[in-house]
Amino acid sequence: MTIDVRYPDLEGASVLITGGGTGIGACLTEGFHRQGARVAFIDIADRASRDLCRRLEEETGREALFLHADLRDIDALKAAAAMAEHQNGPVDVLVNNAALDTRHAIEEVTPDFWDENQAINLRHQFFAVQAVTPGMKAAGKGSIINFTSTAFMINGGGFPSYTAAKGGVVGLTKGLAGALGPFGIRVNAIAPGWVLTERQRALWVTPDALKAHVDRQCLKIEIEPEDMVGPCLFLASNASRAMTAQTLIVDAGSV
Ligand SMILES: NC(=O)C1=CN([C@@H]2O[C@H](COP(=O)(O)OP(=O)(O)OC[C@H]3O[C@@H](n4cnc5c(N)ncnc54)[C@H](O)[C@@H]3O)[C@@H](O)[C@H]2O)C=CC1
Ligand SMILES: O=C1OC[C@@H](O)[C@H](O)[C@H]1O
Repeated sequence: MTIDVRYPDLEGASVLITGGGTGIGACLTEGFHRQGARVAFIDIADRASRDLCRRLEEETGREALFLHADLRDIDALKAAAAMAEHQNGPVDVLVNNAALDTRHAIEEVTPDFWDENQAINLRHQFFAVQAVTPGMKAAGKGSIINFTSTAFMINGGGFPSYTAAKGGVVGLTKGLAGALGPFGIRVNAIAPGWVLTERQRALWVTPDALKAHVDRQCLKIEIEPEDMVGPCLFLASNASRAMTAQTLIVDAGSV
């Protein structure tokens, strides 16, 4: 699927994406790269991330910057953000995309599991914002996009720590929008429905589960990771300059 849209203000913009090496994140990396943005992305999936960089360079003649860092390690996250700014200039657009949606039964959850799960699904989003806001404040502008999920809106029962974190992302988004709006920085969220990445297809997509999900959607389509790119570019660009503190639901109409 090609994203046939152009936002001229994104050309040359410094964009930092977490979890940009696979899944939805890889489509976002490619989408911003093809707008002419200077993209850096943080991931732990080394091979896939390098393959993505190589393919983009072959196809466009320009490089995207892969930074290996485990987002549960806040010092590593901050070092990666500093490297992105050193290489590409102060971050104009931050996309907090990385997450881990492993299923867990209530009785299996330990305090350590809970903390780890929050660390990869919520905590790093705040600290990535903390890392890039000095540059955004100095520039008097910036756009931050946090990935939440409709899973908590439809009472998804298979991963309570994940849904708690994703509900938290909406609260975080609104609180940050209030704090950063006076500095010209916008903060919005995207809530995808069920997006059929390779990982989803390998782990959880069965004909019955897919049919049940598509049946509840207004649009009878299978949502692809590329479907997240247009909404994310829109929130990043000046096209949405009067929007902040909002959650854009991209779920083919199921909540
Ligand atoms: N795929 C779906 O159906 C849905 C996804 N979402 C949200 O969309 C976003 C992207 O989702 P997917 O592409 O499906 O996720 P994914 O699990 O396929 O990819 C996440 C990326 O983050 C990276 N990552 C994971 N842990 C990391 C860590 N500790 N440090 C650095 N990088 C790490 C992974 O290597 C991977 O590249 C997430 O925030 C997810 O919660 C929301 C609703 C539905
Ligand atoms: O947020 C989500 O919603 C749908 C789930 O199946 C998926 O694993 C998760 O990322």
